[in-house]
Amino acid sequence: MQIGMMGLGRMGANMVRRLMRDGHECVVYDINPASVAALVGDGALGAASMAEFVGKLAKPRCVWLMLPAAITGKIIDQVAALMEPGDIVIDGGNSYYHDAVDQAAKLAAKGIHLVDVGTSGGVWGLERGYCLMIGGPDVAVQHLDSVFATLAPGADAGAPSPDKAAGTAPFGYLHCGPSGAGHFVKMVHNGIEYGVMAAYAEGMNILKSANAGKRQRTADAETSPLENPQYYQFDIDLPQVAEVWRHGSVIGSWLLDLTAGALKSDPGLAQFGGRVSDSGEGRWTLKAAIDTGVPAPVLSSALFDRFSSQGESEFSDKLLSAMRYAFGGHVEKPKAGK
Ligand SMILES: O=C(CO)[C@H](O)[C@H](O)COP(=O)(O)O
Repeated sequence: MQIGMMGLGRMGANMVRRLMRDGHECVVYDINPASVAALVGDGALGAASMAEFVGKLAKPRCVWLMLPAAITGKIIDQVAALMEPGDIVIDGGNSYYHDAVDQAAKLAAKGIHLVDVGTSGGVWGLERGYCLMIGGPDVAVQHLDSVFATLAPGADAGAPSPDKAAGTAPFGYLHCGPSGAGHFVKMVHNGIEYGVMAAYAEGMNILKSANAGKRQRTADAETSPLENPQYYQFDIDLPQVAEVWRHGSVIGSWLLDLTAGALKSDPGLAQFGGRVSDSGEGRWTLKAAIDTGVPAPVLSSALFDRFSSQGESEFSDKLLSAMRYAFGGHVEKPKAGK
């Protein structure tokens, strides 16, 4: 079928390529003309303005947006102003689900459907496919089924193909509920992502310190005494451990695959400074947990750890030292070398 894609960054452009590879017709638009030109070179129909883009779409028009959350609402308003009842806007970015609920109500008043699609797959999606978490009215979601089927990974290679009548989840896409439900599920997915990532990172860091007893013989002995140095004499090969865990262990996952790849190519992770950014979904997940009174200690710890990595605990850490000094005259020890 025909689909319009606006926002041709790493995700949007590769989604267009995957759609065209499966025979869909794609009309594309981006504020960067070079991004449009690249996909026109691959067979898409390009547009130089939003009006031209919408004008090139057959009715009912289907416009898929892959934009940063901060500008998505504004662009939905602009594109919807050019659309008609029965048309469909699809938001595939990491937008806040509250915005999807509110936008859907606004568009519904004009007869336009909003379908929110949490899209996971990152830069690997072109080849692996994208896991799609979908919210929106049945009629619009059903209309887009062939697009979702193409973008999603599909049935596992080699496994017997599941019966679609029993649901689309085994194919990698799921209609989760009305508008907002897709972004809600994707938000929690990303909250979980923080926790899983933190678990691997913390575990690997403990393994990295398994030789701390050896370091005791050096300068650190005075600054951070280790009670039983004989138990910490292991030089663990982290890339190899990550690799072996990928084969048959309980904690195998795609994130572990990526972790193993990163450690293999750069065991000291020299290209990273360790300031871990966050784009909002972890914060929103915790807001939902607080609103609904659901405990989420792992996810909150992982989020707050990111804030610390961004330097946000520096003042509170200094204040802790100030209090220790004030009540007991305790002075800070120099940082232990690793
Ligand atoms: O949707 C994604 C993966 O599924 C995002 O790319 C990822 O979650 C990045 O988020 P953050 O910047 O908060 O780490």
